[in-house]
Order: sequence, then C-alpha cells, then structure tokens
Amino acid sequence: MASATDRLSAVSPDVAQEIEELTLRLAKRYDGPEDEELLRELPVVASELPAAQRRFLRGFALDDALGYCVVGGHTVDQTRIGPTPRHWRGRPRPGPELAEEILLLLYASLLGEPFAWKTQQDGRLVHDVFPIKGYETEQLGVGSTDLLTLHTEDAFHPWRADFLLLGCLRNPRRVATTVAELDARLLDPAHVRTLFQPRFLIRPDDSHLAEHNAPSDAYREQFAEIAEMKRDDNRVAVLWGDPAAPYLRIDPYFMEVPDGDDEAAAALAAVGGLLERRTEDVVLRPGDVLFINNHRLAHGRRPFTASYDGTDRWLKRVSVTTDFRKSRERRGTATARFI
Ligand SMILES: O=C(O)CCC(=O)C(=O)O
Ligand SMILES: [Fe+2]
Repeated sequence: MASATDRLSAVSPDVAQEIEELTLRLAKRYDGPEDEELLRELPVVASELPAAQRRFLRGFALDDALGYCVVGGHTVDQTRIGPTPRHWRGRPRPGPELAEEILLLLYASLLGEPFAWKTQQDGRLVHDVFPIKGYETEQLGVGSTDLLTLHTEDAFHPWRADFLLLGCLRNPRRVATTVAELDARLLDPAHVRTLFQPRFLIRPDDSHLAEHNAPSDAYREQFAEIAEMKRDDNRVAVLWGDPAAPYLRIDPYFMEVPDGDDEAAAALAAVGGLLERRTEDVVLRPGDVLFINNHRLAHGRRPFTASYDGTDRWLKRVSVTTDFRKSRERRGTATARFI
C-alpha cells in the first residue's frame, strides 16, 4: 500500500510564489500554449522547478507502480484567470490562465512530450475541463449531472497518453475526481488470463466525434477514421505487461465483447466490478496538479450540478507520451504535436 508521502507532494507558499513568477514571465514571453519556441524550451526551463518535486515525479514515472500522485500548493490567481468560461470555443487565445497552462506543460515535459488530438477540442494542446450547458448527461469532461464512468484516457487508441495531467484552477463545490488502481491479485486467475487476450471490442469515446468539434476540412480524414473506428471490430486486450502487476486499458462504457464470448463478458465484468469497488475520491483544490499513470489508473468524475455562473469547477488537461516516435507517421513534422 502506498503511503501518503508517495502520493502527495506540496510546494511551500514561498516556492509557489517563485513558480508563479516564473510562469507569468513565460506567459509574457510566448504566444500561447502551442508556441513552438515554448514547447522546445520546456524541459530546459523545467529545471527551474524545485528539485524536490522533480525528484518526486521522477520516482513516480520510473517506479511505474502508482496510478496517480498529486503535486499541490501552487497559487492560482482567481482574479487574473477570471470566471469559468461557458465554452472552450471562441475564447481569446491565449486566455488569462496561460501561466497555469504553462505550469502544466512544464510538469508534462518532465515525464515526456505533451501531445494532443486533431479530433478533440478543435485541436488544442491544453484542454479545458469545465461543465458546458447542454452536455450535462454526456460521458465527457464537460458533462456534469451523470457520473463520468471509470476509464483509461483515450483507451481505444493505440497512441493514447502514457501520462495525463489535470491541473485544478478552481473547484469550490469540491467535486471529486474518481481514481481506481488495479490489484490484479484480487482477480480470478482465469479472468486474468482472458483479460490478457485481445477479446474485447473498444470504440472511441464521444469527445472525438466531429459533432463535438468545429467543422474542419483540414481534419476530415481524422474524423472519418474515428467514425470508422466506431464501426470497427477493434479487439484489444484489457491487461498487458507484467503478469504480476499488469497494465490496464479499460473504458467499459465504450466496450463490448463479441457475441457468445461468455468468458470475456465475465472477465470484463469482474475487472470493472473490482475497479468500482476500489474507487476512491480525489478532491482537487486550486493549485493541485493530478498526475495520472494512464496504464495503471482508471479515472472518472462524480456527478454534480453546474451553476454556469462563472464559479464552476475548472481544470486543465494535458496528455503526455513517453514515445513520440510511435505516432511519427501521423505528425507532419518531427516536432508536430497533434495526432
Ligand atoms: O473532471 C475530472 O475530474 C476528470 C475528467 C476526465 O476524465 C478527463 O478530463 O479526462
Ligand atoms: Fe478522463
């Protein structure tokens, strides 16, 4: 069992202020979160983050044992960032929260390379997670009244993130992110064997659909591919890696088993049930950064009622890959970040 010190690290108020000065300086110097120069500099500038937190994250990534950890204590100037927006589309870019986006990117660069999807949030590198009117019951980061069910981020995709960062800007009603790590020793060994086999159908989640993005001719091919994957017979294994402590790839809401494969159905129900029983709440506070090992943790979000008055919960999200090369065929240049 991990102790609290393995999972939590906090910067002191003095250090938080130094970090904010750093990110505000960077926010003045660069055009936005997608500025090529900024992205090139990230790991260089990240050496200015405190050694204690860099060492903490190095352990998290290298030991590859925990599903999540939190680095807290950063300052978020609630006045500067302004009210929680109503939508991510149509906002000024960069927004007043660029310093907070840069902080996430700096941390991301300690773990790998930040990247994003052409088919999500109109191809932005740093995503917004806040409730949007009309999407209440959707299985999306912008949903609210329905439980966002446990999932691996972009579980359907072979190039899904190795790490996912969620940075909290505000969360006044203490809405919890849900987290569940897998202890495969609690599963029937027969189910584990089945889960290691590619017997599970998985489909893209709805955030990648063209209807949730601005109409874009440039990315027609990518949206067509997502539509194809929705129809496809894409069969994957749920578990992989070390049999004693397997990696996990799961999004039960978007998964099925082929007709008649009762073994697969039972194994999927068993692992889904186990994760649900082991689910814990993590209530992020402003200035907390949640680091998710996307091969070890399923995550989601508790239901809540949004007020749409500018005070709603607001997170920022960044995906990180430890192997940029695997998606090279899809990125026009070596430094392009959109798949
Ligand atoms: O809102 C949350 O806490 C998590 C949402 C989520 O699953 C995501 O943004 O990927
Ligand atoms: Fe998620």
